[in-house]
Amino acid sequence: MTELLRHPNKLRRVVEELDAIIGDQNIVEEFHLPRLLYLEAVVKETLRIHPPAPLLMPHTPSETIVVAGYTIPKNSNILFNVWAIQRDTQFWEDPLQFEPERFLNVIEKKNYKGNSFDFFPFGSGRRICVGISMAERIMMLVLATLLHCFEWELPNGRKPDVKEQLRLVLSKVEPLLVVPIARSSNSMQYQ
Ligand code: HEM
Repeated sequence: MTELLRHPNKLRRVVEELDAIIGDQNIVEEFHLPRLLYLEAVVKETLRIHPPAPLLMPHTPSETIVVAGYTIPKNSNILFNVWAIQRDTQFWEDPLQFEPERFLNVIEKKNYKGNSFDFFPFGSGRRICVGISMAERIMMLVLATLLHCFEWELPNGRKPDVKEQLRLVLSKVEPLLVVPIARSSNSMQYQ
């Protein structure tokens, strides 16, 4: 929401997509989600710049192993800095720029399965997040519903702020404060 409010042209594109696919007489339902490709790109771009688990979960090898010439002793604590990898200029052009369009042509390839090592917000391999399908649906459904039913304004000319605290879980320094304005002509949608 914060990134979209900072980028009104991207927000407009999401809302146009929602209006085209859902229309103003219906509520967002799960079966709509696979057709909301721009929204999917927005969610992916958000998870790229602001991965909720910036260091994934700690991993511990049960045996000493050698990976790419590096010896990793048994029982060491390994953290993957996915936050830094997903902002690395080696893999991403203008990595700090919120640009959902970068996912549009590679939406299948850049998935959540952890098979591309420049984008893996849910981890990778045997211990990959087991809640991916649920998380993906909930994020899409909540965001689509909020943006389809309401316009959002910042109170008193405030500016949306994306400053974040980098801990085990990434969180915003300032919570987002926004005012909803009903945009649907169908009052049934608000019951
Ligand atoms: C945006 C939402 C979520 C994100 C970004 C996320 C991210 C992650 C990450 C990065 C890991 C560690 C993977 C690794 O170390 O390679 C993980 C593990 C896990 N996640 Fe999630 N997760 C999310 C939502 C959920 C939900 C909704 C559930 C449950 C319904 C869930 C259940 C789990 C479980 C059980 C593990 C441990 C898996 C294991 O160790 O085998 N997660 N998640």
